[in-house]
Amino acid sequence: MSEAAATSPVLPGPAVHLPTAAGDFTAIAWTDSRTGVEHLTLSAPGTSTEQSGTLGEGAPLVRLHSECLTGDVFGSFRCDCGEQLEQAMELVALYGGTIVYLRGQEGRGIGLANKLRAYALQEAGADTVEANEQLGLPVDARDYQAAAEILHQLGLHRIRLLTNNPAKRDWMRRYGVEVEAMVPSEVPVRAENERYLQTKRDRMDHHLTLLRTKPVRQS
Ligand SMILES: Nc1nc2c(ncn2[C@@H]2O[C@H](COP(=O)(O)OP(=O)(O)OP(=O)(O)O)[C@@H](O)[C@H]2O)c(=O)[nH]1
Ligand SMILES: [Zn+2]
Repeated sequence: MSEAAATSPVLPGPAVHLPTAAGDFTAIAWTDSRTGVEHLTLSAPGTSTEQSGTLGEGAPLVRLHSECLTGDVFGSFRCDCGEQLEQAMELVALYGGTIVYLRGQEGRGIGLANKLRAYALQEAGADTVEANEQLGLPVDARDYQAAAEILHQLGLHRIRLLTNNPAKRDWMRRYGVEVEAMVPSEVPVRAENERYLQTKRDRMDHHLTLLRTKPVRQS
């Protein structure tokens, strides 16, 4: 057992095989003994044989995916989460890396019921930031300590982070995970999530180009 594992409050279960539509992964559930929250990692070695000049080059790809029941499970187009997760699974299956699925981060940490309360306020005209403020809740209540502890236990001390959100990079650095690069996690904008994505770009500093078609990746 590594030093990080011996002292970490986030405890791993057994590694199991998880075959999916995107490819084959190794899955581990991690229990945060401080909160009882159970996170999940999906890791893959990558199947790509490309040598250089592609996403196959550099530190392992990592996606820190915040739970979004409506987007991830039910395919809601109000946000980009479901399609981002799908894209991350495909990239990790191809180029190798790990997805950390962060439970307890639903609605940027305010929970499912509050996220739907925020949606109701958005239907009355608020944007995603104003809606949380009107509810008296933080705009972003997420913390990434458990995520960083999981990465350290997996030996992922230096990573390429699949995200558009520079705050995630900053959190990783704060918790001692070196971020070699931010790799865009952008999916095409839809009429249903255009305002949401614009607000993330304009008010939350997300790196988004609001592209309308799939990005062309070197392969
Ligand atoms: N409070 C709130 N949360 C939302 C809303 N739409 C999506 N979410 C949640 O936001 C979280 C994802 O955060 P985002 O801001 O979309 O993106 P991010 O994770 O910070 O950045 P990326 O790594 O680029 O995806 C998920 O937990 C969603 O459930 C909303 O309108 N209000
Ligand atoms: Zn979502």
